[in-house]
Amino acid sequence: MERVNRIALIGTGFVGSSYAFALLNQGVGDELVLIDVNKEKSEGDAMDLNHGLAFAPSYTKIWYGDYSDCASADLVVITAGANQKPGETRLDLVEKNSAIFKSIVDQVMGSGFDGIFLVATNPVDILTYMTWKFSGLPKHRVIGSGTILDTARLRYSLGEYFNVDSRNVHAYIMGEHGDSELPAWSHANIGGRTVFDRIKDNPEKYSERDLTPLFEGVRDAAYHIIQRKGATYYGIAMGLVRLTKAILHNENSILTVSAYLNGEYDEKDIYIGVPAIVNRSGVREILQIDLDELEEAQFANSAKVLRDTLNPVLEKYNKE
Ligand SMILES: NC(=O)C1=CN([C@@H]2O[C@H](COP(=O)(O)OP(=O)(O)OC[C@H]3O[C@@H](n4cnc5c(N)ncnc54)[C@H](O)[C@@H]3O)[C@@H](O)[C@H]2O)C=CC1
Ligand SMILES: CC(=O)C(=O)O
Repeated sequence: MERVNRIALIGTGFVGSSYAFALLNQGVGDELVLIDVNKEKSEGDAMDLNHGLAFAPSYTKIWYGDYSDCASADLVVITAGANQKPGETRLDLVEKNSAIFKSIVDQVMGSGFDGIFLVATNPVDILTYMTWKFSGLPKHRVIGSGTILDTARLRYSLGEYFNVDSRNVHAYIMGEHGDSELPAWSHANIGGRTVFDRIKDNPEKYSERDLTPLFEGVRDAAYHIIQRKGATYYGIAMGLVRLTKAILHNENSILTVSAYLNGEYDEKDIYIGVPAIVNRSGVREILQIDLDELEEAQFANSAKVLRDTLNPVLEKYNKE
């Protein structure tokens, strides 16, 4: 008999319910259990999603449940917690959401869960680290969505600029999923030609000067969307489905996730956005690409920002 893949989703707000909808539409996962402190919301979502089953590419068993349902889950995806209000940074959410995570991760682990955690709640790099700490699971089985969304935004923006399908644009945003992130321009390419070559090919049309505002648009995208509609959710929901497929289907896909560094990029004991090979075991391998001098300095700065945010949180929970 084929193995049944169970996904437990904790937090069915904007991001969580969009993820559930995207899973159903793409036919990913055999079982999906929805858990939220607001039971009515997750119950309503389960009803609503089940009414779409007749139109889905494949059958998924969907119900609203509780933490005992995590016991046999392959993947627990956490999208619970506060989101940014206009003007707030992701790092501003750290205290509130760490407390929420302590309670959630303790309850998941209390069920006997022994699978993979995928974290999207912000600040995602810090909360992925805390999920690893609170759970005691091996580091490769705790993954953050990291810069998967920022990387998708960069690929979209470069695709628009060069008038090329964004799926043929290969470029990474690395570092914090937040204000200190960086574009790894030295590795950005379109069909094998670097972005700098593409610019040289057509200097009347393109200029290196355009790359800075293009990156700033990517970095600040969440602020612009939140200003307009209060939250962002479709992009990350699809990114989480991409990650879910990479994990459950053992795809060995290269995606920019928040992974635990243990000496890679000269950083230790931190979760941060890097390209990594993701499969059924979680993070199989962190890819160490050669960054240029500026990128190295930007990455080190981003790691410092994260460490400075993480230290007081760790101190607080180490005391408890
Ligand atoms: N990593 C990324 O790229 C992105 C991350 N996010 C983050 O995702 C998180 C969720 O955002 P939204 O869905 O917009 O927020 P939301 O407010 O719509 O949903 C949050 C949900 O969490 C639930 N919740 C709160 N405390 C809980 C607890 N103790 N146990 C179980 N459920 C609990 C709430 O009832 C609510 O349904 C935020 O931190 C946001 O910043 C959002 C977009 C992109
Ligand atoms: C909210 C958030 O983290 C984003 O859209 O990037």
